[in-house]
Amino acid sequence: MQLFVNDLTVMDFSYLCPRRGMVGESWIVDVMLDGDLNDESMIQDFGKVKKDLKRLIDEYVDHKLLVPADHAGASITHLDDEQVEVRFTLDNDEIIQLFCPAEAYAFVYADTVTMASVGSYMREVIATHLPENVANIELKLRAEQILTPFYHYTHGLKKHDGNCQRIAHGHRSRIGIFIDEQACLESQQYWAQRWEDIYIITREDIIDYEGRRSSGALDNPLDYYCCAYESSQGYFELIIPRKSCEVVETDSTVECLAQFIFDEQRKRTGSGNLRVMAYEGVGKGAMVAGTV
Ligand SMILES: Nc1nc2c(c(=O)[nH]1)N=C([C@H](O)[C@H](O)COP(=O)(O)OP(=O)(O)OP(=O)(O)O)CN2
Repeated sequence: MQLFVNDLTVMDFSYLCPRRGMVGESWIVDVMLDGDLNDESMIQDFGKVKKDLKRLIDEYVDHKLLVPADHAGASITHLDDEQVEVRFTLDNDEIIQLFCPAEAYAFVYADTVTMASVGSYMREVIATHLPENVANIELKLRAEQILTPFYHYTHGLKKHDGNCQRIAHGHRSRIGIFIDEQACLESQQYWAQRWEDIYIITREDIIDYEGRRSSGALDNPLDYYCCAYESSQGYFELIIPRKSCEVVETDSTVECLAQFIFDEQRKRTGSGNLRVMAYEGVGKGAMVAGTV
């Protein structure tokens, strides 16, 4: 007998890709449990399935940076103080380097991060936590179906008291831009292209390359941003190619990003009523509207 729960949760995370760099993602999780009936004539109470599996997914994947640990370009160093340094060489020889608390990463032992490799990583983790009557679990990961333009961004919210403070977590998000209440496809495409696989940096988090705590050196440091902050989970540092970044003057909450897009977009829009709907992952976001 099998029990299924669709839309169990959305995992918002980022991963390292040799071709695309750092990619923000939002994957919806569906699960299927294989098992015998328990004393309550259930494979497992839906309430418990949802709560327990969401907790495990939050603990092992959500708001983390997924690193394809078997990739030849990945170098991972666990330091004594629980900090982990990751240096990732892209196909074009650019580097992405991080120095963060261990809990900010998930190491997927595969050459690339895909729905299949993440699915088996999660299956292995979750299998050890299943009740005795459940023999197997299958996880289906899928992206939201979006028929209009969208982007992938990665960021960190140093002031957040939860896991959003991690410097490299992200989202796959649709962008809605309406001029006089008509969807403006050209503008939506402009933002989808501008923020395709982007890292969003808050300017005050940029530090001098010389002040970094991570150890690896770069041949051409001027082509990179180094950003860092200390928050309640510890010290986070990221070095990333400048051309993969958008620098903003504010925090990168979705409210601030909606305002940023509105302010930039008003320079591109002739007169009229402008409305920006910026999403953060699936089904949530912030809206800013006004006359330009
Ligand atoms: N008002 C806002 N609240 C939050 C923002 C924000 O920009 N504005 N941002 C975040 C984080 O960036 C986070 O990544 C959002 O992810 P989400 O999955 O929604 O957060 P939770 O883990 O708390 O929720 P789930 O139930 O696990 O989906 C947080 N809040």
